[in-house]
Amino acid sequence: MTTIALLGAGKIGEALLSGLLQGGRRPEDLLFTERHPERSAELTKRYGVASADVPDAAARADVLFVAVKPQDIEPLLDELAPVVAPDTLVVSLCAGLPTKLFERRLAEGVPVVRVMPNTPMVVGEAMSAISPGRHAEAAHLALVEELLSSVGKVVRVPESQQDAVTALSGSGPAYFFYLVEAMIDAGILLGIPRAVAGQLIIQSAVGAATMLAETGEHPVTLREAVTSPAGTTIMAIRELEKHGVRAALLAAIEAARDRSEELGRAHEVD
Ligand SMILES: NC(=O)C1=CN([C@@H]2O[C@H](COP(=O)(O)OP(=O)(O)OC[C@H]3O[C@@H](n4cnc5c(N)ncnc54)[C@H](OP(=O)(O)O)[C@@H]3O)[C@@H](O)[C@H]2O)C=CC1
Ligand SMILES: O=C(O)[C@@H]1CCC=N1
Repeated sequence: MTTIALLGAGKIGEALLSGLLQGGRRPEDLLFTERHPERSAELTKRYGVASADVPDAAARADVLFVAVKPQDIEPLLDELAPVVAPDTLVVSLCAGLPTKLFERRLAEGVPVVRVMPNTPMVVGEAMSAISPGRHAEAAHLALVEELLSSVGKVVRVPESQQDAVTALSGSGPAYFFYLVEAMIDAGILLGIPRAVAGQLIIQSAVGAATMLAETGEHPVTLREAVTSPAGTTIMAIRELEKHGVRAALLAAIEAARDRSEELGRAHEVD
């Protein structure tokens, strides 16, 4: 059985841990590293998975998922460099960081796969995009695809698209949560109790997402079906257009892409 270690058990590391367990991985085949003892004890209690230090994790695991903030990568690479064997698969979940950074800092030939997942992993609905580094072979990519398929959907993209993917689906759930939050506030404005407004909006979001996923219809077609002539929806759409919501989304996602590129440049390798 493949042993998997999560280096960094914060939000995305825990989401992956929980998702892999829900997807059928055994607790004894998983490990995590965590620098706060209380958090470590809490995770072991919650998931039945043991913690390890970095050298121990590197020695025991076949696959190392790197889930620390991009800003924390350098000290971790210093720790990993002497202990990662060339047959260990390193999978980076870090926004912005190129596979070249890992390849340059780790032993020659270590296979590296760059992944951009997202937090819906906790409910088995992640969207993960994966890209091979220079030494990652088809079998490595297939293994990463298999592992991540147990926590959601997976697409393969060229690494040159990973900063854009990060802005779209990596950060994407936050945009939907933001929208839901604003729509619930609108319910409050209109005098609907918060709990009821939450129920109305969340189920509308679930229904709309399910229609998008299951009908295969274009979002424009689905929106047009809601938009009656001289009805209520078109009045709302006019306000959204007037306030530049579409342009705001384009600019927001472009800014996120730029930030991902900037995080990578902070560790420029060429
Ligand atoms: N959150 C998200 O939606 C997504 C995040 N990502 C990527 O995942 C990575 C993690 O993000 P996220 O989970 O949000 O961040 P968090 O800060 O929640 O988690 C990172 C964890 O790593 C720990 N850590 C840092 N350095 C080390 C180390 N050397 N050894 C062990 N643990 C360490 C941190 O500890 P401490 O608390 O002490 O700092 C923290 O617990 C990032 O690179 C991010 O770009 C990718 C897709 C989506
Ligand atoms: O905000 C971030 O940097 C991370 C990467 C994608 C989602 N969260």
